Formats: sequence, C-alpha cells, structure tokens
Amino acid sequence: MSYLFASDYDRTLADEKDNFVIKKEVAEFINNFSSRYPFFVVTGRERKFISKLAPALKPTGWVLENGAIIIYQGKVFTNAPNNWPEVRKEVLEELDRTGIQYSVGEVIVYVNNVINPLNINVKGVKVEWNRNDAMILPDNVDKGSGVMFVKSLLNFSGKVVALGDSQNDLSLFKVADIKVAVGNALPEIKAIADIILDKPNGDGILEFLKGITSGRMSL
Ligand SMILES: O=C(O)COP(=O)(O)O
Repeated sequence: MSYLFASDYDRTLADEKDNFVIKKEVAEFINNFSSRYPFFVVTGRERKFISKLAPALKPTGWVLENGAIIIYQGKVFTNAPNNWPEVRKEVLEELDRTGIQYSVGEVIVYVNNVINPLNINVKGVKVEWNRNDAMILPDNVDKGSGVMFVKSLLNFSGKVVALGDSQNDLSLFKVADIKVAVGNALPEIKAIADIILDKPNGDGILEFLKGITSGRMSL
C-alpha cells in the first residue's frame, strides 16, 4: 500500500508559542520523510508567509490558500474557477462597504480575528474558518478539493493520511483514509480522528512520523 501525507501547518506542524515558525528538527525530519513518502503541507497560509515561517521546509509539495494554490515540482496550479477575479471583486466591495479589514492572497481573501458575524452575500463564495480567522474562497475550494487536485496530479491511488487540528481541516479529513489529530486539536477534530497524538503541534507530528519510519507505528 502506498501512502500520501497531507499535513496542516498552523498548530499542527508549527506552534503558536513559536509565532508559527517551524522547529528546525521538524522541518528536517519532514524533508527526509518526503524522500520516502509524498508529503504535502496543506494550509490556509499564502506563499509569502510560508517562505518567512518555514524557509527550510522542503516537502514534496504544497497546497496553499486553503486548497486554492498547489505547488509541485516547481509548478504552480490554481484550483479556482476562471471567473474568480470578478467574483472576488464583489466580495472586496462588500467588505469595504462594511469596513472589515482583510488581506488578499493569490486567490484567498483573509479576515483575521473576526468578532462580528461575517455575512458575504456573493454567489459562488464560501467562508472557511480556522479558529477565529475567516478565509473567503470560491465555493468549490477547500483543503479537500486541494488534496483531490494533488491526487490526480500525481495519479495517486493509495491512501491519504491527513494530519490536522482545526475547523478548516474537516474537509481534509473528509478525503482522507487515515485521520490524525495533534494533541492540541479542537474537540470536533479529535472526535472524528482515527489516531489522536499525545503531544501537541510539531512534537506530536515528529513522534508520529518517527514511529512510521522506525516501524513502531503501522498504518
Ligand atoms: O489560517 C491560516 O492562515 C493557516 O492555518 P492552517 O495552516 O492551520 O491551515
């Protein structure tokens, strides 16, 4: 059986206490692990943040912007409909009217620390959450569709092992064969996980991956 690993980044590989900078030993282990198993980092983050937070991390590939941008073998793919620029313009106009601050990625519109309800009345749009942060995206884009994109890109028909902690990992878990929650995962993620790690964040992932390479852990 072949396995493809799909791991969230914030609070799964990197700890909030470290300002989401990945630990050196976690990055190095994943780099080596990626030569044995395809390992994709699947995150809400944009390219510009990842290159600051994890410059040494070299996985097999990336699914960024919560499923919208895929990077593999130096190529960048966009998993969004062709009319997204026009749709997104309407979203931004609506946010501007209500005075909500946001940042814009290649596809994603990101609203940090949402306090009031966020109602976006634009067709073809959905909101995904990571704790209190909102990610506004085309309605067919999430981490799950990003991983499906990767599976077809690689012509991969083995099992997907998903690693995550938070609401925006639910779609990732939906397309996974084996769901792994870090020790610090939200209760709703732990509730549907096949494996719950003892340790939080990158420490949990490191122990899990070491278990696999040493043969102590079988999938
Ligand atoms: O919310 C983000 O920007 C990133 O978060 P994630 O890596 O947990 O998806």
